[in-house]
Amino acid sequence: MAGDSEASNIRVAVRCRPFSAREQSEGEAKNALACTNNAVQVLESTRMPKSFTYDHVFGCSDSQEAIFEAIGLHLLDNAMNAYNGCIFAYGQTGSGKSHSIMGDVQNEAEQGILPRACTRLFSRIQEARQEESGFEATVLASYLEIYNEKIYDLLTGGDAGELQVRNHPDLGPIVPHLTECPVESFEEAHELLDFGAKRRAVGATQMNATSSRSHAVFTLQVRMVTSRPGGHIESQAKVHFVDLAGSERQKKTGAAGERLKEGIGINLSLTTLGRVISELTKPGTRSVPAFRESKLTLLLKDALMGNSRTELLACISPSLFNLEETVSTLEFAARCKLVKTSAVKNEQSKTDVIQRLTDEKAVIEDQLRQERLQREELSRQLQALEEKQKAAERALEEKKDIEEQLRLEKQHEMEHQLSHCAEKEQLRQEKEKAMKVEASLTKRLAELAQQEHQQREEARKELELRCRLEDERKQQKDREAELLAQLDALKGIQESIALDEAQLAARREEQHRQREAELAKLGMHFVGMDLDDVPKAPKLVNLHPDPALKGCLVYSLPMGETRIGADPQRCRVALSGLNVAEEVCAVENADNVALSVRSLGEGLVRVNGCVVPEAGQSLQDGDRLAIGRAYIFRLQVPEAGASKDEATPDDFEHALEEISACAQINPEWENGVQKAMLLVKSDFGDEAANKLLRQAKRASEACEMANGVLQMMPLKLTDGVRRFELSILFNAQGLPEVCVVARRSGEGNCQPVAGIWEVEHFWQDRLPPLFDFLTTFQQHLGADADDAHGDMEETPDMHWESRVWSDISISDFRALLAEREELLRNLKSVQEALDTAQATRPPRGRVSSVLSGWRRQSSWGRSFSPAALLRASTSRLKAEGSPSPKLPQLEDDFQPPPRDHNEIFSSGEWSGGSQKGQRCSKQAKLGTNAGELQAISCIYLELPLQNG
Ligand SMILES: Nc1ncnc2c1ncn2[C@@H]1O[C@H](COP(=O)(O)OP(=O)(O)OP(=O)(O)O)[C@@H](O)[C@H]1O
Repeated sequence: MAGDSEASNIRVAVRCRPFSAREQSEGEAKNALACTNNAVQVLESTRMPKSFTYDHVFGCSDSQEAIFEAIGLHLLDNAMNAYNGCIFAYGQTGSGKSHSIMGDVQNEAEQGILPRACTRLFSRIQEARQEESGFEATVLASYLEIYNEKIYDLLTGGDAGELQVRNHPDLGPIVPHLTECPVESFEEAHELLDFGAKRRAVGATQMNATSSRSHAVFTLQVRMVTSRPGGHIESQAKVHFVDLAGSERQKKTGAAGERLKEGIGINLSLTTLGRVISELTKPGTRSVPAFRESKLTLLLKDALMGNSRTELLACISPSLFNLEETVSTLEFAARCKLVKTSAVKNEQSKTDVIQRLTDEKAVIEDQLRQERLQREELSRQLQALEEKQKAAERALEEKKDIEEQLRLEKQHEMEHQLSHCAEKEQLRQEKEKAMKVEASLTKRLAELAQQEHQQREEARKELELRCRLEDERKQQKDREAELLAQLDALKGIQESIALDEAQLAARREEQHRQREAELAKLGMHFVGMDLDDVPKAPKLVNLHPDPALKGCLVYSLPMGETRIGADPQRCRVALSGLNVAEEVCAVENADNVALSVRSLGEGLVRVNGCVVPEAGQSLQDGDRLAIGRAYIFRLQVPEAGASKDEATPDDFEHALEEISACAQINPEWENGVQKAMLLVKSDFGDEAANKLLRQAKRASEACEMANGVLQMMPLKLTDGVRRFELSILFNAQGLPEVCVVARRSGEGNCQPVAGIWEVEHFWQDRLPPLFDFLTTFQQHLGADADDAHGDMEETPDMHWESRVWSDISISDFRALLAEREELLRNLKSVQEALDTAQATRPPRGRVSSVLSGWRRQSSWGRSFSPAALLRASTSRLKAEGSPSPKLPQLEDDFQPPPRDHNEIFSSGEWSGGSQKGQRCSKQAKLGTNAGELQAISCIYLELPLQNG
């Protein structure tokens, strides 16, 4: 049985990375910290220096080996002693989390904690086997990713869909159906890490994401048997290696609250982790319900407050530039130090655990039987109610029939009386008969009326009962589903625990085959190649902004033609993502040195940033080949002789810059941008005009991407948005801002605006959710190809997603609101100044010349603020004590009658209402995210950009 629990604090280490080459070249290498072996001091000029102490502090010169020796080894010792462990790396993007956890697996000196732990684990097991007779150990590995609050298995092929976490009272959190791979050596573990990295890279590239937005958890399960006199001891331990998402987003989310409000759960896990840690540090905290609020905290529950010895590695940057994030990481780490977990030695025999699980299953099966009985009983009661209701309906119909009959009888009688040819006797008889019928009907009617009163009362009660029963049935269904899920999870663990050696070996082989098949499906294989030729063959190696995902995808190009595209039947290299057509291009390999690429007519293919010409072009070692809008590869030609330098960390940025430099603005907007540039050039000079051009290229690219997403979505899921367009707005100072505008469908100029974003805001905060949404949609499509569209609408947690398409979020509008308020305040003070001075001489000329000067200037948007001008004029007037009787038309300029923003946008006034080059002021009512309308004054003009 499990031993006694032993409370210990989370051990916290801090690692400060060296300055990056970019920081050094861009003058950001200003040190903000001083590290000793267990303290970090923040050298800050503006605030008091802060000092934090931890269990370990590593500086930028500490090696991967040193980190492993200090914290990784500890985990390993614990695991071999049957204690669960967890190490999680926390810190802002680029602070060195993946470097510390994973490092460079291929390069022994640069391997991180995880590969080192794997190597040591297998050598320890080997040693124990040799030293202790009867010692046996089995290791199982699993690898998952939490992205957008969804758990994905990284060791399985295809679209396996998301997984759930369940919490078992004894066994802790478990993830049913997560692939557990038996591993026997570091090489096998390496293969899994590599496969997982490929899956992450493919997923992240497809949805234009980076791993800094997801959490990766690699888990090693060690099952050991040790011989002791009088029997043997079975023990187990689980060790999690957690590479968390970049923590700076947590703060951003927390501050703006925008993403959370929208329900985009990218960092819900991190915010919840922060809350859970804070709760756990409060004295006397016993339960922390917040655990249940995110997948990450649910998964790491044991690591944070249960059966585990846990280490936190807080990664920080030395740069003054990142100081704010660094201090927040140091504070988080300091809080973690106060958290206690209670590790238990996991010594349970396999038979005991299996027996306990069997017992639990029996209990659940029994509960399920009860539930089913209850379900039947509830169905019976509901059916009885239905029948009762039908009877009441029948009675009501009968009553109606009788009333109708009575009415007809009366009508008939009157007709008879009126009839000229009626005979008296016959009439009397018929009347008598009719009276009898009438009497009986009236009696029945009275009965029914009496019943009706009772029935109404009963109907009310029945309705209540029905609601209650239906409620109960729903709860019962949920309970049943929960019990079934529990049963399923228990069966899964039991099966896994019960695996014997032969089964483990068979599983290992089968899983290996599946992974190979998955890689082959993606084109990462050597089929059709002589194995001796493999090292000589040119390769396409992926570039990625995330160092952890860069170089994971390697496609060999055998001699002859290699087609690249989305169709796995026709293309050797099968990619899926935006603007990747069925067949994008063909790479011709003549002799492993001379290579060329030609477009196959569909999709987008670029070499070193430029679109491949129709005739095709030759390729050189080191060239960057961009396929669609997501994939960028670097060509490696091993036989090329003097090979160019290996990829550098900034390769991806460089490739992006090339693409931007060669990018063309969509011809549709080109003329408009040219006009805007001329205007900007004359008003603000060349630099501003060039900046505008760069932004316009970015916006054009963003629009193409967003429109690519739109094309793949049914209109009913895009909140009516049909198109994203490039647009240039001028702010109150006449400065241009390149924006992306989302438009709903409409005729000609009347295409209502659904959203406006500054181009960078669109790139950073809007495109990623659009891709997330597309991924979710495609997953639904995969799950239910027949009715995916209908399905999406029905899924409740999809509702928020319609918001990603449209909101008016350009931040300058808020600034404008503030500016307008200031302006109005100034106007008021001008007015007051004028009123005060009214008693004396009215200096009409001066005031109106100031104001009309301002009007003239502001209408041309010169680079001064109207507010500043008004302030100046106010103080001058005050100083002079010069009054003016009124401010003619000035306020009118700013306050035309408020109108609905859609009307303004769709009337064409917004986009085309003013003459070329003129900047006008308008007041619009703009919908905010929450749907409320705010009146704000925009001195914005959107230039008509569309040609013609
Ligand atoms: N201690 C270190 N020594 C040398 N290089 C480092 C160190 N820490 C980080 N780096 C380098 O800095 C870059 C960013 O590091 P890394 O990818 O590990 O950051 P991260 O925190 O995992 O970022 P993300 O949250 O985006 O995944 C990498 O190129 C990495 O090699």
